Amino acid sequence: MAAQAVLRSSAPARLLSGSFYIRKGVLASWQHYQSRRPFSNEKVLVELDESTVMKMKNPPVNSLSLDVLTEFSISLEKLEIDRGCRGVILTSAFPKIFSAGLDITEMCGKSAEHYAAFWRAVQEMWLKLYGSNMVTIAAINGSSPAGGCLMAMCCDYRIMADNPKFAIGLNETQLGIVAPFWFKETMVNTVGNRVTEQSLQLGQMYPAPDALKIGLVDKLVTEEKVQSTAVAAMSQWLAVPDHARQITKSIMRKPTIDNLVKHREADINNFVSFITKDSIQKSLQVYMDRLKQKK
Ligand SMILES: CCCCCCCC/C=C\C/C=C/C(=O)SCCNC(=O)CCNC(=O)[C@H](O)C(C)(C)COP(=O)(O)OP(=O)(O)OC[C@H]1O[C@@H](n2cnc3c(N)ncnc32)[C@H](O)[C@@H]1OP(=O)(O)O
Repeated sequence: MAAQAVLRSSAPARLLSGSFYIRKGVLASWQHYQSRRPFSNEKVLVELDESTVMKMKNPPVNSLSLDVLTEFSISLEKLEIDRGCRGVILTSAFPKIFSAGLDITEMCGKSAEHYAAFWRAVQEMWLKLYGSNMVTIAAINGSSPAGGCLMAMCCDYRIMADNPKFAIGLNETQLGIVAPFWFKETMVNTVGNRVTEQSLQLGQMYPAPDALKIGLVDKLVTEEKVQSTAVAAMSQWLAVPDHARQITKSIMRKPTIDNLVKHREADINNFVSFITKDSIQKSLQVYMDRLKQKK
């Protein structure tokens, strides 16, 4: 129930409305006490050390299941209303994988109701992360296809491990599926229209050095330095006055966020009717079989 309540709230309220600050003020004291402690979630760890770090921990590859997405949105919401938290670093608890993207098993052989709930959770994660008032930095310590790339692109700054074996991109067409319009818009806002058009059609995954070249990530460092570099970048971003940075972020992102909010239900219906097609189910199954056979 709690999860559903959070999933129904909408992120733009955080980034765009003044009432957020009133709410922050009223709840500040107990929230400050509550949320300065690490959260002990199952699949999304929140560590409160030098910087606040959210670590995805869903073995083996941090696929984004309904559970993970729900836990992620709840954790981010908690940090969002915590006056003591102005920025968050998003990373993976596993070396070599940031996130394998949406959990394909959530999109295979399930009911229409399940698909609708799953897609709402994907949207909610995006609304909360893309619409966050906090400084968000992705410490990409491994590969990051599709939904993993989307999460990284939602952040304000991306640091990736400098290893050509790690790749990032929106590879949906390689699975026989289509990146929805708001994935596309997030990528356009990150790397521009031409690169997005080509990347999306080809379902292109970029090895880290190429991701840097096209601006999909902002900085490459050795694997060991990804997190410390993120902490250093966070101090730089936090040196800017919050109100000015937040309003600027809102000006940049509001049209994209509004577009999904306006078409949210239609987008869920589109997803359900797309994913329930026999041909799409077959494509996903073939892709999953191939993944399993590659060993
Ligand atoms: C008209 C318009 C309508 C619009 C409709 C919109 C529809 C849009 C729908 C959806 C958008 C989709 C977004 C996505 O994110 S789809 C997911 C895309 N992800 C991938 O393609 C990644 C696939 N995985 C990999 O490439 C690799 O696993 C890896 C590089 C992440 C890690 O490699 P490695 O360390 O070698 O691990 P394995 O490959 O051996 O994998 C281990 C284990 O994990 C399983 N697995 C991997 N990825 C996923 C996944 N995304 N979901 C579920 N399970 C996954 C893999 O099968 C192995 O399982 P095991 O054999 O049982 O151990």
